[in-house]
Amino acid sequence: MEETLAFSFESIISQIIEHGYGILDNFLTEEEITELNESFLAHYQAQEFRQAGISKEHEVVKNIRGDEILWLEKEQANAIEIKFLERLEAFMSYVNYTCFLGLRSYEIHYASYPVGTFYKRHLDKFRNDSGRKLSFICYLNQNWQADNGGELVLYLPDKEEIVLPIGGRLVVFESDKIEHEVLPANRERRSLTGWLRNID
Ligand SMILES: O=C(O)CCC(=O)C(=O)O
Ligand SMILES: [Fe+2]
Repeated sequence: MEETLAFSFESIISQIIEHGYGILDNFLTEEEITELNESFLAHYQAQEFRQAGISKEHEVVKNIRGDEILWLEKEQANAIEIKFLERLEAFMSYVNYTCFLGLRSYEIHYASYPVGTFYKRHLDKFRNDSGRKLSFICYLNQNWQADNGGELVLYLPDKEEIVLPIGGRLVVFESDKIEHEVLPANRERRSLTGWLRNID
């Protein structure tokens, strides 16, 4: 692994250990963000996205969650998607090497929040599935401005952490501990979102 990448992994992992969440900017380069946006658009135009649901049964409730998603499978992925997944796998190995979470698999989807949509305060845990250990979100938004809205709010014990969905930024937090929310944006908001799991 590239040395600078290993170094940034160490920094975000120590944030996660200390605070339950961590933020790493430039997880993707500008060029990678551009390529992933091209892939995103191709999938979107091929009408592969679906309205997201809120339970394992995928119940659609737009006053809770308004994003559209597309699950990403490595078997069907293109070159830039594979590059992204492999970087994520490297991160997962690094977490396993430094923490003892026993991560074994991941699930990941593209997400698009159309203008005005949001995701109300929630915990990323299904009642009948405790496999999700770490949630991660990598944003694909180029030139995101503070007045575009769409902040991720992390509800921590002592404060609320407000995170702008800036392209290339990776946010990771403990899935069963940190409640969070996506505020409405006045611009379409894109990401790759997923979970590192300790069961397959
Ligand atoms: O996009 C984000 O910032 C958070 C998304 C989220 O909370 C989720 O998909 O469960
Ligand atoms: Fe979430």
